[in-house]
Amino acid sequence: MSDVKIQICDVYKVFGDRPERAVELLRQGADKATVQAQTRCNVGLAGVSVDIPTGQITCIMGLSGSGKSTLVRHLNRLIDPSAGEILVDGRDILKLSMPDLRQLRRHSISMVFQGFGLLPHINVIDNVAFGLSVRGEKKALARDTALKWLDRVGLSEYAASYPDELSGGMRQRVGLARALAIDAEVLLMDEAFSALDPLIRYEMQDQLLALQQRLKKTIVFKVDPGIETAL
Ligand SMILES: Nc1ncnc2c1ncn2[C@@H]1O[C@H](COP(=O)(O)OP(=O)(O)OP(=O)(O)O)[C@@H](O)[C@H]1O
Repeated sequence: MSDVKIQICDVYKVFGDRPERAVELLRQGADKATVQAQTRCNVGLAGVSVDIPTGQITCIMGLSGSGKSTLVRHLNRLIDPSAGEILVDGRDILKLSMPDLRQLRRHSISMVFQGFGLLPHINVIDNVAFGLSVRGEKKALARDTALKWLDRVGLSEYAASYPDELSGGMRQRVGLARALAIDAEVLLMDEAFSALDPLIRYEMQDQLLALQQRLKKTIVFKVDPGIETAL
């Protein structure tokens, strides 16, 4: 197994109509304000290169607006770069066909969002089983797997409840169980815990650390500025 799971190579992301010109200016050393003034483009990332190690938690930290979410969202191609390469297991994900990209999202990289992303009209166990059902697994098997993960996050007795019957912290644990149920090697966590109150956030962080030690997932965790983290 390689030591590096994801390589982010000289990635630029510019939002706006003239990304090529904006990247050219950035490569010449222009700053964000100059690029904005000359091209009306908003710079998200400029020349970022990072190796994400296999089987560890990598925290992305920085000031508000420094590009943390933009970076994390490149890793499953929710956002495509204006320039640069992203390799997962040595494979350039920008060159994936649509079926291969779907495969990557359903099997290799899962994501936990701040808003939990739970479907309100289906119960907790079916929310956790959702990703497995989407990729065609049999319902009974998907539910067995979902129950196992609900148990690991301490919520098996809430399997039949609906998301609006749970607290924010419990909903977030359901979101985590859903991401883990897919058994992807990479877990992206984009402000996953920032909506939680501090005590529950610490508890979730502890739980994530314990799970990671057992499961050895590669986790990329966006840390909110101003939020203390135990990770
Ligand atoms: N869809 C978009 N359109 C235009 N500009 C964007 C878009 N998404 C992000 N940006 C810009 O890219 C820059 C980086 O934003 P990003 O959300 O990645 O920062 P962040 O570090 O995650 O911030 P925060 O900690 O406040 O959430 C900011 O200047 C932002 O305005």
